[in-house]
Amino acid sequence: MTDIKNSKLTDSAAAGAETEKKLQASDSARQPYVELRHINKSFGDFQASNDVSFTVEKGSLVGLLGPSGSGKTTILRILAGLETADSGEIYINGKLVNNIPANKRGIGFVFQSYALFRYMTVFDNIAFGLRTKKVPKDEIEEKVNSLIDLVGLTGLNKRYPTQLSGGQRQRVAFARALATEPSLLLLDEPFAAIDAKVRKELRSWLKDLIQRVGITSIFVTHDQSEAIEVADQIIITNHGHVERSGSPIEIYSNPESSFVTKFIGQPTIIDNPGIFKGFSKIRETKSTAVLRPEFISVTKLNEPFRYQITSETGIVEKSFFRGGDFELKVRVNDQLLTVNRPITQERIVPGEEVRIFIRSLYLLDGDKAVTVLNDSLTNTDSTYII
Ligand SMILES: Nc1ncnc2c1ncn2[C@@H]1O[C@H](COP(=O)(O)OP(=O)(O)OP(=O)(O)O)[C@@H](O)[C@H]1O
Repeated sequence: MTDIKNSKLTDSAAAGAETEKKLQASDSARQPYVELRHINKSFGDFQASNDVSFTVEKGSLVGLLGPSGSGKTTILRILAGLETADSGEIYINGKLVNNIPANKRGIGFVFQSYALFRYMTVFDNIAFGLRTKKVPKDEIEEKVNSLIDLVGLTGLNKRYPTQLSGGQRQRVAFARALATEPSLLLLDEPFAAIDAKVRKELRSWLKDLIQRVGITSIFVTHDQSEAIEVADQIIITNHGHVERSGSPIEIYSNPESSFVTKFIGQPTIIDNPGIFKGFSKIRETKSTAVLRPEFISVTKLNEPFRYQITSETGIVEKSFFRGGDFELKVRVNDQLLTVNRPITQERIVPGEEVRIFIRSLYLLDGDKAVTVLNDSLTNTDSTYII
């Protein structure tokens, strides 16, 4: 009897221990790989990092995005150990690294200007870190050759940096950063020195490469389309602090703060939005709103349109050909709005009177931004008083 009882107890204890183990495993899977807690950094009187806190999941690709001077590079340099924080903690893989020197943090770094050794071949550039670590020669040979293949530079082993294109040089820089198998890759404006077309190709190539290698990576950019296209998570910086963090879709479709609303997308800031048809419930004449081209439709006066009553007429002042569509600047109620007209539709030309329908806008209310729909699209009878 006792035996059976004991064995049952043992079984249930074992099951409990197993569940506990699983919970712990899932906890550690959820544990952030990188964590910054309340980081502050000043240069003289200037506070470049102001109470910066964020976490990064293992294996994710994070974009630090913000205007020039907002403190992106400072955060990256503090993480890398190239700069010391005045206060706050930096954790990598659960370990406090504040006092660990840069070369012991297991971090790979890619700079915007490639920073390749000019008098070394592609092979030697990539092998550099491994030779410093005294890795055996045949191991270096094997590893560097496989990295050269990985970054798509097969056959270019003996070329010097001056014999490569900008995109190829940056691929060498990635391979060199990956050679020592860092656990974290930091990239400072990695595409900035590369021309537009190659930059786009290199972006998707890098995203794919990082996913394949599975390395946690953080890159700095001031180019929102780069962050939106490449990152799993975007961290927006403003005046040295973190303004917002989230997935590209979350941030784009729900910017939440006034700053992010005015920063993301292609914003047109308008005053007194209550004068626009469909928005008369916005009472406060001193209010400000943000419009994006995708919130506005433009039609020729002779084209049928459903929401005539809540549409405006405006005069087209400028038209810019953008490839797939035309970007039009249309004067409505004395304000200049930006709208897009697909190339597949009948042309609208400067000087033409057009119909404009604003489907929604972001109304700025102090630090916050709220979405307001055109009356035609809502049945609610709410009044927006700010
Ligand atoms: N070593 C330094 N000494 C003094 N001021 C510095 C130093 N490094 C950075 N700063 C200042 O800190 C602020 C933030 O700089 P940081 O390079 O982090 O911004 P950023 O967002 O990366 O800008 P950018 O996009 O222009 O590179 C800037 O005003 C800069 O002048």
